[in-house]
Amino acid sequence: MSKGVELKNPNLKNMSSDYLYHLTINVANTVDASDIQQQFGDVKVVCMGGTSSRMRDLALYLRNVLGNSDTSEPIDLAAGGHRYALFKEGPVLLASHGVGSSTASVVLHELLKLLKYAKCQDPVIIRIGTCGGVGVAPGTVVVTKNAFNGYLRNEHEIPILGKRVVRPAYFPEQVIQDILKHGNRSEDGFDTIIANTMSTDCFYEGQGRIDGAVCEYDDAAKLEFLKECHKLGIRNIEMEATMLSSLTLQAGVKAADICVTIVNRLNGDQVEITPETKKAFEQRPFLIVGRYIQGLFGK
Ligand SMILES: O=P(O)(O)O[C@@H]1C[C@H](O)[C@@H](CO)O1
Ligand SMILES: O=c1cc[nH]c(=O)[nH]1
Repeated sequence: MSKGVELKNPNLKNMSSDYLYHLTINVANTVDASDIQQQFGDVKVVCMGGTSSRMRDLALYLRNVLGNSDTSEPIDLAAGGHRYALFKEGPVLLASHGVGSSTASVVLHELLKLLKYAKCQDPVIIRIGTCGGVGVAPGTVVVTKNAFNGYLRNEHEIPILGKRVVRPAYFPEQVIQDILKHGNRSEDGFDTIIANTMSTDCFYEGQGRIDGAVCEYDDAAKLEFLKECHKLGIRNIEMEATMLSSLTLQAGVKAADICVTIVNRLNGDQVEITPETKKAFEQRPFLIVGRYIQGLFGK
């Protein structure tokens, strides 16, 4: 049975209106948000990714998948906020989130509230990103199972009211399997795997790179750390998985994180693939998620 989004925030019911500031969406009447329901009530899937251009490309890609013949430029519904991009393609909402958990969590809070006010039924949120690989060939697509933080703990740690709050960080098995079954076709030419992900707050030192502006360890220490990651079943490193998994678990909304590796960190730190190859790699999660979405809507 499908269900709406019930958020764990008792304060929301005392708010007669709610301005989703970064999305520039005003929910003028939270009790009767029929305008919001009319515009967003059909949303079943929310795709998120770092950049607005990737989300625009994905919107156009999904247009085909959904059998929509529209050729107009996707409209950025959050353009007025100058922070994030928000597109809607039929029952799919697409939002950019910037780099890292702090920027991604801001837009995720607002998206979750939007799903609630719009009375969306049983939505799923999917991050479609890039990442560093740990012992896998560049171009491999990784669907995250457990998300580890930079302390190599399978949890999301966040300071709230001056206290350290620790929350679980994993993605629901059923969603992982539903996505994975659309990967590894003989024609794909790349592997799609399920693995654990390390999610850090820093691209450089936090991910054990030795090429940042500051570095107080050597290559041997870096490799030891990456091998420890590998032993924990970590095959990719990005910057949002712990936050995304923990916040969606708290909100009771299904989610997944599917990222393509653009460097094998056991071989180096620099991302050296050409922009063309990067663009081609970014299409790989599109393909898998496109098939998943096609499966959902039976087209
Ligand atoms: O979805 P993207 O490719 O933006 O995500 C990864 C993780 C960080 O946000 C960023 C670092 O370059 O790329
Ligand atoms: O190495 C990488 C590549 C992409 N994104 C990351 O966070 N790390």
